[in-house]
Amino acid sequence: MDRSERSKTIPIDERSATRLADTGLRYGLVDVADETTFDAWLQAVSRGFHGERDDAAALARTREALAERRITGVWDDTAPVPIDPVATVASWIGEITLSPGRTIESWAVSEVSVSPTHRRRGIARNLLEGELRTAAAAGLAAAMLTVSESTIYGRFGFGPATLGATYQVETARATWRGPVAPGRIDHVTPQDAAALLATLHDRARLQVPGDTNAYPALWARMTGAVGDPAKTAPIRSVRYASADAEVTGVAVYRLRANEHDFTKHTVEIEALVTVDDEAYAALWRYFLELDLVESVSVEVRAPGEPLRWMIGDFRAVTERVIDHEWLRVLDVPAVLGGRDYAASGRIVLDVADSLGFAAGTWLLVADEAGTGVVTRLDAVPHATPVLELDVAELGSLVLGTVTAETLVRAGRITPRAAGDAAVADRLFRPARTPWLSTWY
Ligand SMILES: CC(=O)SCCNC(=O)CCNC(=O)[C@H](O)C(C)(C)COP(=O)(O)OP(=O)(O)OC[C@H]1O[C@@H](n2cnc3c(N)ncnc32)[C@H](O)[C@@H]1OP(=O)(O)O
Repeated sequence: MDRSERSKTIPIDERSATRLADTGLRYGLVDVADETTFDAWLQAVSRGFHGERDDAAALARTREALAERRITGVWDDTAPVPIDPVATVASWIGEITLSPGRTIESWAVSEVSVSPTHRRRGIARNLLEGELRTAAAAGLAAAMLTVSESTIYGRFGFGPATLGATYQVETARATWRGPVAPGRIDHVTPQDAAALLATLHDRARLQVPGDTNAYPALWARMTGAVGDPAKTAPIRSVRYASADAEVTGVAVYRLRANEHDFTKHTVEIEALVTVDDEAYAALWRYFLELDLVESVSVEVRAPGEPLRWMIGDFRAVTERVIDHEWLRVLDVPAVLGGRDYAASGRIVLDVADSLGFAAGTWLLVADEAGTGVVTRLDAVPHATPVLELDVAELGSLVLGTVTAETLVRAGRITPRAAGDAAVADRLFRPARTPWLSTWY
């Protein structure tokens, strides 16, 4: 059974179904083959996120894009249009990289919406707790999501695990000082760009803690290979090939004209996927040297990328950082045992989890090779560094996005002795800056 079938065959969480039924609501799965019900669900998602009402072509595309997911809804059978769900969730078994070359399966959650007519009466809580129980029962070690607001998911044990940077570059000030790549850049069709994004992203994501597998429809949409031609027309795609003709990078961008000044177009990079530093430098240089362009921007990049160090004027780049991917640890030994460590050592993590999944006292022992093994202890031992923390903070520490020292100083975690956070930080230092390269 493939991952999609595995996730779609999991029944609805009984505890949440009972609680919602007690308030007159029906919690169930959507059969994606039933187009009428699925379309009503898709329109409910669109309405929930203040989007447009989709036409038949857009619905058909989204049905195809989401058909691999487990689609869940809540219905109020007393509403005037009972087929429209009052709440939605989509979830699936995804894969997240914990260390370069090491991934685990994780429960991805998306499209969480509750109708404005039914908000703040506990529907989302039932849905989220139901998703976590579902994931744990299916043997998944973690759950993950990208969020509309950073205030919602901490209460369910999620912590921000990767940060996302937006870069804006004033091209006139950004004289190229980086490496000069020996290969070539060429325009490609939207279809070829979509195919390249799929294959190169599937390589690149394995190098970066926090990145996940993407769904193929994402790339087709991003490149304009599918979609409304009026909206996708200004999208262009280029690829980079090394001197020995290996394609190692692809970029998709959108041009916006300045109606008052033709020399001041702006470029928004929709995707920039590279499997090595040479392709990264080549494609950035391409963007910064475009004629008739005043600024280039890109969202959802890793904080502190080399870009700023590759141009003449440090201040040509503005970087804004927000939380991006949120991680919820369900199985502590599987998650912490699934990454590599930067040093050998031992630390005890005394984890509180109001939903129970990750609660316990856990001893992490990392050996010289960077392999970590976690065992449950009955009590906090003497003479071992200890951090007391909530599962949400564990979600933030796991990939190394934030240091334990920072969280101690923020009053978010408690070391037993001075120096215990430093022990954790020596172990958890990531091989690469954690980064999730897409939204899902
Ligand atoms: C992974 C994703 O899909 S992210 C997208 C999330 N969805 C959206 O932003 C769409 C617009 N918003 C919504 O649809 C809804 O307001 C939701 C889904 C955010 C919340 O749904 P509700 O059913 O109203 O939430 P519910 O009543 O279950 O509240 C659960 C808890 O979250 C809190 N909460 C709910 N919404 C928010 C919010 N926007 N910000 C902060 N806290 C919130 C509630 O106060 C409550 O707290 P408590 O139980 O700790 O006291």
